[in-house]
Amino acid sequence: MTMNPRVAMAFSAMKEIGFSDKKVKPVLKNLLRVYDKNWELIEDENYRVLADAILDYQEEHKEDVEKPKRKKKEVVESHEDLEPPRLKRLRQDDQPSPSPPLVRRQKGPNFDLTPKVEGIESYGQGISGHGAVPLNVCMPGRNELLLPYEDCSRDETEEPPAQLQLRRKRSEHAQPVSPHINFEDKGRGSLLAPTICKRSERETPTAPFVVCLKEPKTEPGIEPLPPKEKLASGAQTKVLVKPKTEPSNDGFQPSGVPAAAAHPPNPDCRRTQGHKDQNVSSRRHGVEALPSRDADVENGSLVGSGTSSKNRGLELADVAEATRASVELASSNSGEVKISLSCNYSSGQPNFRLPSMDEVFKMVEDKCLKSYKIIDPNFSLMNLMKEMCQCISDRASDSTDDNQGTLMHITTNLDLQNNMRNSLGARSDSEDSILIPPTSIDRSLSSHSSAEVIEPHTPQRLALNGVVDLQGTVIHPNEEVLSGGANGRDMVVEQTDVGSSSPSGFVRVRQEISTPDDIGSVDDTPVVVRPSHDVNDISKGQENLPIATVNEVSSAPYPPLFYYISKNTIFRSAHVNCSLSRIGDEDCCINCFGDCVSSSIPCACARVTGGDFAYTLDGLLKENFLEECISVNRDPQNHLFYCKSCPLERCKGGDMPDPCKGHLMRKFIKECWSKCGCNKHCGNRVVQRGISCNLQVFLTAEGKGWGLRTLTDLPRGSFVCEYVGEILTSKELYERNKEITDVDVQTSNVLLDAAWGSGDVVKDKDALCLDPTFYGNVARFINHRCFDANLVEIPVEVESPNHRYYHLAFFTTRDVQALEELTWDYGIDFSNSSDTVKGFRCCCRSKDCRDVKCQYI
Ligand SMILES: C[S@@+](CC[C@H](N)C(=O)[O-])C[C@H]1O[C@@H](n2cnc3c(N)ncnc32)[C@H](O)[C@@H]1O
Repeated sequence: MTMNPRVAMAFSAMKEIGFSDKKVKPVLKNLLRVYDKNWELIEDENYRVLADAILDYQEEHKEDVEKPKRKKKEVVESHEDLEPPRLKRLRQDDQPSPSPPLVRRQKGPNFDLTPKVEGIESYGQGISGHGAVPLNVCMPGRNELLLPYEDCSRDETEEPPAQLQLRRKRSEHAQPVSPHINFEDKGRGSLLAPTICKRSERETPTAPFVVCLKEPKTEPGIEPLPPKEKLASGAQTKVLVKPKTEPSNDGFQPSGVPAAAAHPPNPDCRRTQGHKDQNVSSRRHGVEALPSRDADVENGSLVGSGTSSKNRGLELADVAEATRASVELASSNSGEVKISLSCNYSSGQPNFRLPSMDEVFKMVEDKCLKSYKIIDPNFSLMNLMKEMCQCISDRASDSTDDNQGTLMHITTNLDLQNNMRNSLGARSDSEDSILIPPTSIDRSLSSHSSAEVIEPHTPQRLALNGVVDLQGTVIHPNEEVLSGGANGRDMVVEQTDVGSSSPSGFVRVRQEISTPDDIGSVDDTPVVVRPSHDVNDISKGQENLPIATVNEVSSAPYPPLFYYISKNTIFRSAHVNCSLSRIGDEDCCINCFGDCVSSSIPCACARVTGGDFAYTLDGLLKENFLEECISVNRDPQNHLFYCKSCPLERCKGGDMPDPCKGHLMRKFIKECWSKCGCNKHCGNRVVQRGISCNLQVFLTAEGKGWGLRTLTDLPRGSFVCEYVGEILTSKELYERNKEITDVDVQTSNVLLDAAWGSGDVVKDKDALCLDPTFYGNVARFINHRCFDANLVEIPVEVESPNHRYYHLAFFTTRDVQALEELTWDYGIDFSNSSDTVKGFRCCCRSKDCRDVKCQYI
């Protein structure tokens, strides 16, 4: 009997990540039963559910075997370590933990994939019963291999690398980013990205709110206490909080390295964090530690209370009697730091409902992005907390630091974010400064970065164009100031925290600094990191070919700074669904082989282009197809459609949105993709292969600023490049543009609306825009030309079959000679002042220049 192809595919997908058919079979069977043979659920996100279930299954069975052993061990430990059982598992160093992260998803109604970690429920109940919601973040200590959080909680040796990767990806999925991004980051970002264990949407809202990724861990054979001299020099006096009963001026813990912990007042909410060999003192920043209310210290419970706690592993102080929320900061002598937020909101809110972790994170992150104008779209609260942990860890172990105010520095960091208000052109308290969290730039810029830097998480780190390379080395150290763009805007990136007195961790970008002297006035001890462009390749290796920058016109050395990305990236909420399972057989050519274009019968993918391929065998656009695309652009009035309820108008707010102003009905190209049977060199895969012609960024002589040109002759219908940027919802873009109106941003946003006419009302999350302002590729240099531009933009569908998300690709409208500038028609209505992209005077010199024409009207 032949195997059901779906089963075979599931087996093969699992095999790729290291699961044998034998392991897969029972789990798959069970899943099919539970999901009522709904394959889509199982296949979704590359069989994530299945992989999860197998891991759970393995874990469950392993636990069965190990239960007696562990039980015994727990009895032994119970007198030494009153940590909730939930955490114990992580700390059984002699017992390899096969467990996936503590935070897991519930997959289905009957198929129990909830964490199989003993005690988690009771722990959660205990906490929520008192209205306290802890959120823990921890950092490995120095010299430890820093892995994404999920990996912190498990034994590396347990799973093959493929599974390790899978786990990392799974945690990334938990973030509101699309799978697309994960694809793009493959091999780079995904492995580097610090991973956040977030709860999935499916998690019950009342589940314990725990993101304990790795708690401070005492290795067996941990080093004895550091010598007193060592502690006295810096670390000792850097103790964040002294134990309540210690003399206030002794400056160090009886047996510990600097550490901090503060704790919510409710004794029932306290958890033991103790480890035999760890000593932690505690205090809540800005709040004096209160006298201990607990006498139960002898048994090793967590609350530091005088001498009785001296010999215990961890001491925590009671703080903030009246507060409803508090922050725990705890560090161990192995350099690990943990932050724990506990919110006590039982009082006053009888109907309190525990929000999901995702909700809270998103809310805070949104708030930060909005209020503080943090430009990093991947900004994450978790990473910020990791930064805090890192600060503590670094401060604690750097004996040359001033011991005062370690926490103050942390707080200052947070305060600094307030200064991010008005970034990107708005004003901050320090002239035109912008403060960017170091994660946006590069950890190597940050003073507290050390060997075990937190892994960067944003794609821009792969190439922060013109700032520093990944090692923090400046490529062109002689360049003092970077000036750029048609508006001559200058930017300098400087490190504000090199000395111990500076608040660490932020990189200041100053705008419109004209002389290096100005730089010194920003702070007392800035170290200026001279930004620079890699003139030989603005893409810094991200494109197939290097793209050089030349200036033969003036002394303005380089284009404005931006993060070079070669593929689109999702800003935040844009709904881009690229999962394989959503591509039906009718949307791909599953039975094709080799090169579709050279086949006599057009494949299923050609359906979108009217039953014929858009490309010739030479990889050029076919004449008639190209002609149609050009005519749509040149005669827009005849190709407009109007949507019923336009998301563009809706996003402006108000009860009565304006009627739709019309969208252009463009012709689409559909390229073959992963689910197609053809090979990678298939002629119907042009745009996805990336740039294949030699391009150069140059300063135009006509006052248009920087432009793009070709270095070789290009025949008509050649693919030049994709328009790459951040994908935002139109609402997000609207908000963004509203906030940065006073910045002379020079890029053109694009509305991906070509398919809006085909459906009903376009949902907000589906109304996608592309903004290359901060993250973009070389296409952001393509200047506008009215009417007869030599490029035309064409929507190209690759991985998403629903026309909502597509790539915008530039093709030549005619033969273009080497060194000719490449231009496209932005479609600006120069007669409508609000439509001009930031209001530039057109210098396109076309005989049909619309701007010139309307000046004569
Ligand atoms: C997408 S950017 C193109 C790159 C830009 N020239 C630069 O230096 O970064 C669009 C901006 O370029 C300038 N620009 C583009 N086309 C132009 C034109 N035909 N005439 C004048 N300025 C133009 C305008 O400042 C516009 O806001």
